[in-house]
Amino acid sequence: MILKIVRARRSPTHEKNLLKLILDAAKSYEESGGDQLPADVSAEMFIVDNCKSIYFAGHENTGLTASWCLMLLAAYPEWQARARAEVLDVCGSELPNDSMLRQMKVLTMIIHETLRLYPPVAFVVREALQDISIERIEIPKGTNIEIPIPILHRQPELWGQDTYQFNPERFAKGIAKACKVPSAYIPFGIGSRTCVGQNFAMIELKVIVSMILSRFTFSLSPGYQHSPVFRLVLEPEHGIYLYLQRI
Ligand code: HEM
Repeated sequence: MILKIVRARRSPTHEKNLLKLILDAAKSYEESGGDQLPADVSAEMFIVDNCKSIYFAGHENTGLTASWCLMLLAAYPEWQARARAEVLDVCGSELPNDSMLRQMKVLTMIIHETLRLYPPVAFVVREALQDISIERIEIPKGTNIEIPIPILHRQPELWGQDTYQFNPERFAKGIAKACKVPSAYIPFGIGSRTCVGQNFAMIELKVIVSMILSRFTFSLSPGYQHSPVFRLVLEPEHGIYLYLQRI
């Protein structure tokens, strides 16, 4: 299916989008005689793999974060009311635009706190390229190191005694002031391979949640069972059921 779309787009075009960037990169690999890619990776494989990565990384994580965020706002009506007041104040009856999204401070705090408690990507994975020693732990070359994000995000020594509570207020002065070691807040990873879609994801989340807030009040259905489970991503085992009421 991906290749069908790709072939249709291969004709020269002035379109500027992500697929075009991937196609241009594949073309430049082909033109360089293929020596920029490993021998067993064809240009077509490069295109399909990149499309799959973007689709998976871009769809599931943002959808899950929006779901956890709505669950938390349903469970904490005072924060739901505060976020709605901000959205109505900033947007009125208009759809949110770029400048409005930047003014949504309370919603940003709520999304940061959602990503602290329920980061959809549960591990950042790195491979040791050489023998290394951290404190007194010897890590041989080739070892996979998995950094468990939810555990880092809940350490009382880093976040304080209220670490298990939903408290967006901790982000009122930004990420740097929320955590004793700000680099321990890593819902989008860390370093040179940090998430390429993080700014886009924050925009998507603010648009989705603000539009729902401006149209509906919502509460948790009595059928909701809280059971976060790790299945490649951190998801609600039994789904999230909400009662929505049009405003
Ligand atoms: C709430 C939403 C999202 C979360 C929590 C998230 C989280 C992450 C994390 C933790 C990583 C690994 C970073 C590392 O190893 O240091 C990652 C990588 C990546 N993400 Fe996201 N992501 C989200 C949304 C998106 C979106 C919307 C896109 C694209 C449209 C995207 C594209 C990618 C790609 C391509 C990588 C691999 C980057 C690389 O290896 O160089 N992500 N993401």
